Amino acid sequence: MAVVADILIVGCVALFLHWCFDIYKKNKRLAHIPGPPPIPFFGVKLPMNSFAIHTFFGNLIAKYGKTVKFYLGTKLVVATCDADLIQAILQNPKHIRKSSMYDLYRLFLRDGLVVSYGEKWKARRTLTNPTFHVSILKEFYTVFKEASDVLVGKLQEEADKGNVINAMDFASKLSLDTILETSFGEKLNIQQGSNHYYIKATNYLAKLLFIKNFSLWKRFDLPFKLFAKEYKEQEEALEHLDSMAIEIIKKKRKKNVNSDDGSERIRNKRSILIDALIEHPELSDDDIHEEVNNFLFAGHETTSTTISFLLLELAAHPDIQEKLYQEILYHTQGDKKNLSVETLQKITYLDQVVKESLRLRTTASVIERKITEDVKFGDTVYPSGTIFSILLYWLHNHPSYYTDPEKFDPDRFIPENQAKRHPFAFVPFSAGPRNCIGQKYATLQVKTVIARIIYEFKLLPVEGFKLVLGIAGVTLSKHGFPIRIQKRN
Ligand code: HEM
Repeated sequence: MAVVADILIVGCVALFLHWCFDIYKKNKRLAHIPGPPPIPFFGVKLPMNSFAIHTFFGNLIAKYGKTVKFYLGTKLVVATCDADLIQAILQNPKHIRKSSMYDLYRLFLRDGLVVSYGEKWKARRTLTNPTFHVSILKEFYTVFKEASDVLVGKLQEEADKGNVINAMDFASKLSLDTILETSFGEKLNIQQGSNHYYIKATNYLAKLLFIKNFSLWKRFDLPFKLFAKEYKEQEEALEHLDSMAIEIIKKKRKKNVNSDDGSERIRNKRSILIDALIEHPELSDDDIHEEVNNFLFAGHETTSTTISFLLLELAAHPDIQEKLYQEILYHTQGDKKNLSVETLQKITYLDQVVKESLRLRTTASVIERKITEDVKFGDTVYPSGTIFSILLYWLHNHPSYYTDPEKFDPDRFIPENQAKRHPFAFVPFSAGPRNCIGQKYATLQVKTVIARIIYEFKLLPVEGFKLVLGIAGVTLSKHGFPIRIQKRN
């Protein structure tokens, strides 16, 4: 017994010394970067849920400044909201590798576009990029407009009943309907039904995976499978996601085989992404499956979150809402039939409002990169292997880039004000080679939906609502997105 105890004590001491030496080596070069002193084995006191994670990053920046170092175990993390450093990382084509945080997403994103790197990422990016080209957006606009009309009908029912609605319940279904129809040629009319299983599954997984990232043991497959109470739910959610992708591919293949002479594809621009994937000679069904998962995931929660936060802000700012309404009226000459891609482009205040919401309530709060070679920045050399947590939310809300950052003020985005700002002080879609492939698509969708809603309804705030933010892939609102709507006369 005594021998076992001795072995255990020696083991623990050895582990502790190894941990100390590892941290010492890493700390040596970055001694001047501030951060919380490392706690043995843990590195940092881990936030326990999506909302604590948001507070955790906020506190770090408030206490230590724009660039902070901390340790996850012995993993060195540099969290930054410094526009210069962010520019140096994002713009450099050498730093396209995502961190191990994204490994957790591999459960369903597998090795698809969002998480892959190197030659595979390049090939997939080259293949899918043209399917989001501006020339195709016009065709997509028809889908956004039809989906917005359905949404307006649904909101009308709620307005008639005088209900408080959670904007996300509506935005989420609309976004899923649009990505399914524009990229995969699938018209599922999700807006017409109750909460779809796919939406429930992605919401669940996004939260779970962020928690796993900050847990010392849940991130490892075996202990998670054996001991975590969430394992069963995770597997069920994954099955739901997979069944959607399998169905899309099956239907598409069937359509192609059934087409007139067997070779002619049923092709229209609304299924351009799935066509590009299916027609690629080197992609297997598994390859296509992973990309379907990637685009459904990346193109659904992001836009619905953006729309929901924007509706919340407009409800809270009646003066801004009224100004936007007047601009929409002016450019459409009071006839909603005149809403078109060209008209939306002319409504500059709409552009400012969308940008200001993306700044204040940044949809992707944190993105990460792992550098695979030393990075020299100023007098500092960040060692290869460092994980950069790029704090987009805190960048967009930092007083050195935005005075009175908590204020919702679309005038920050008039051209004169934009020109004065650091070029990397506003990067809600990231920037550089791994920027968002769907940026223009998402912007047009958000503008179409917002213009349609504001044309028809007045948005009102809900008394007593308190915004508490969290992070689970996208930015979360703990108490939802409650608003009231009134039909305009
Ligand atoms: C307002 C909505 C959106 C926001 C704020 C947004 C934001 C972002 C950000 C910040 C990234 C970089 C992620 C990282 O480096 O970890 C990204 C990547 C990506 N986004 Fe979006 N996104 C939006 C909508 C969309 C849509 C609608 C699609 C597809 C239809 C899409 C597809 C992608 C893909 C595939 C990537 C990975 C690109 C690559 O790594 O090469 N996104 N997005």
